[in-house]
Amino acid sequence: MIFFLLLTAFVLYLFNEFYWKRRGLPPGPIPLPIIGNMIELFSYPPPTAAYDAWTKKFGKIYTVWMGTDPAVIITGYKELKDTFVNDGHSYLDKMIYSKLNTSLRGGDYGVIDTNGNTWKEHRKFALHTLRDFGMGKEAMEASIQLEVDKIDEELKKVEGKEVNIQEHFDLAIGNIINQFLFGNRFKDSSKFNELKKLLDLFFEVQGSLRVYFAYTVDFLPQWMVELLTPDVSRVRDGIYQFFDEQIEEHRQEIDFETSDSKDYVETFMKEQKKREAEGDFASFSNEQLKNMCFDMWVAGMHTTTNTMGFLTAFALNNMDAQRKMQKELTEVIGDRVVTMKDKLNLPYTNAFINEAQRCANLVPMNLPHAVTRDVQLLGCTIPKGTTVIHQISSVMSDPEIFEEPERFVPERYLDESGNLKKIEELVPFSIGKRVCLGEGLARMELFLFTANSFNRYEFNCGSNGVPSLERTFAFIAKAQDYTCQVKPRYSS
Ligand code: HEM
Repeated sequence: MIFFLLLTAFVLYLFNEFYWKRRGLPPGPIPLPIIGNMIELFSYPPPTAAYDAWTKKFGKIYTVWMGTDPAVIITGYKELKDTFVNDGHSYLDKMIYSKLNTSLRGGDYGVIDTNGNTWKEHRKFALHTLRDFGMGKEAMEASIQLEVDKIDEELKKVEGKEVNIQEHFDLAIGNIINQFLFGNRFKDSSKFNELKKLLDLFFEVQGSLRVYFAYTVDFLPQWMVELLTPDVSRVRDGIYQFFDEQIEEHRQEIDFETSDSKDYVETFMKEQKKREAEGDFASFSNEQLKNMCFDMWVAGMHTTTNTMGFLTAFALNNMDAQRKMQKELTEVIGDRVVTMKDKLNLPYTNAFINEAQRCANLVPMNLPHAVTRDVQLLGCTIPKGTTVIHQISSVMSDPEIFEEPERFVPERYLDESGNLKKIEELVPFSIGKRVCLGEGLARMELFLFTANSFNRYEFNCGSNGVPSLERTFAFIAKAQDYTCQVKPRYSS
């Protein structure tokens, strides 16, 4: 009798796992109990390979299971436009992993992992502040040009030796974010390296099965989640302590009488004071400020510097393309500094950057969203709150759009007359209402670093030969470590 009951329970369990819970959703790979399809998603090579195979099998929209929850994956450009753009409001929300927010952030704070008013108000505030500090304007350009010059100074010191160029971009891009948030550059690189290491760890564990398992399996209690993710607490303690120190210094020095602010933290504190005077103590809280600093660092640092690391690796793997870019730079610019005013006159350089962003394909999994209401997809009703992931990485490697997508071909973005042409499907900054908040700043950084570095230097392979283009496995892709030789192109 007991055997019969156990057998019936087991059969019912399997029936639920393999059929019942999947009914009414777009088809997809069969999930395992509890962990769903996460083994395929989190084993090497990074998930793009799993997504490509599933797209071939199930079409451009299908369901995978992240632990105990379904996620509808959308991989085609037309499908992404129909959903995330034309019905943007329904696809606006992020999937909030409350357990992660609790252990990392102390609650639902920041802009990346929030919805509703917190997200709306702070996205708008951050965008305004970025604009006030010159995103797309001269002030921000000056801050980037300063870093271009600092890289140049450092490269001159090591002339003739091999360099790890990614480390130079790391510090430069870290300085730009720090300047925007706290109004200063790093006095010495050791503090920066400490922070960078913590962020590296964060992305490494964010891309691991263990951490995803901890946050997505519903029935795990918070204490067990914390036990499974000690590295997340380490990141939190190290990075948030740095923010606390910077914020405290600002609190000591701030002059509330002046209307001008020198950085984001000061702008935030002035708004906080204004709100508190009106009786609103919640929306511009100290926790929110700390978490906004975290979001800017976490979203703005590795994305940009890893793109530069890949871009240089592509230039070393494609010397012809590097030389074409340098020919254009010599003809249009010569030995002077490249500024944003030159951007329109450098089609090949822009095309090179576009192709580097496409091939770097930096976020192999993008950030999971959730539908804000019941929506119809492939004749299925996807209930409000279900995870939806817009696979921009599949779009950028779609052979129907980008012929031979594995090849690095900047010419894709040039018309017959050599003018830059827009390819709508190039979407490294995502698509829809949550499109990257720092796109303007990132584009400016990529252009100024690329154009100036490749105009000033010829990049050649180091003693280990051509850099591998294999990605490291992390939430944000990174090129494998490599060194190269840099040779000045103009005599100074
Ligand atoms: C090459 C550089 C960059 C790339 C490829 C990139 C890419 C992305 C992507 C794919 C998203 C996800 C959008 C979505 O959920 O649909 C995103 C969001 C975001 N990015 Fe970037 N990003 C870059 C640089 C930056 C910079 C420099 C900053 C700020 C300093 C930044 C701040 C953000 C923020 C705050 C979000 C969340 C926006 C929201 O949820 O409303 N990013 N980015």
